[in-house]
Amino acid sequence: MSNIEILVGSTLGATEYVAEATQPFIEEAGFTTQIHFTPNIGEFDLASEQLWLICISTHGAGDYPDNFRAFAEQLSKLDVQQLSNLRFGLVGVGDSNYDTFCHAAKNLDLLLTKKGALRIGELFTIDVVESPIPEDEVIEWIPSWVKDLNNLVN
Ligand SMILES: Cc1cc2nc3c(=O)[nH]c(=O)nc-3n(C[C@H](O)[C@H](O)[C@H](O)COP(=O)(O)O)c2cc1C
Repeated sequence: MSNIEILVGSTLGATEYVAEATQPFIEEAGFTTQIHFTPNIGEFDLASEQLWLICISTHGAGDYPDNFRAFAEQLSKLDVQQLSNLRFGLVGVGDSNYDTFCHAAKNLDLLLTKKGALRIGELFTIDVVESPIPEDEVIEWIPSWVKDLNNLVN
């Protein structure tokens, strides 16, 4: 049985609800999940297959949320191809009033890809202007991501 590591990037808490809302859908499909509210590189065995779902908001002017900054720094210091065992899904939460809409998710996508990881499905962005309850949006999207995941794993 494969385990899905759910990583959260959140300053004010909204994205924690988004991440938690995905859990039942992933587990219903036969995966186990582990949620990381303050991810740290030491928690992951990068030499083995890794399946991550990252849910991350954007703060400052296109910056990573507080709890994710140190982790992003750790990721940026990895060698090229050090994430070649990683497949990841990515959900960005942001506010379209900012020119830097969901830039943390977009920058993370580039960073992980640069280190050899491959994304499962498209980057899914949630605009809190249009969707004041962002977990409602992720509940609509997650079944299609789980389908892509199943196609990859089985
Ligand atoms: C000070 C501040 C700066 C923000 N900057 C951005 C931004 O640059 N881009 C963006 O898309 N959203 C931005 N947002 C919107 C947040 O991403 C949005 O409120 C999100 O729901 C916060 O998620 P969280 O509660 O998980 O931290 C900002 C919000 C605040 C309070």
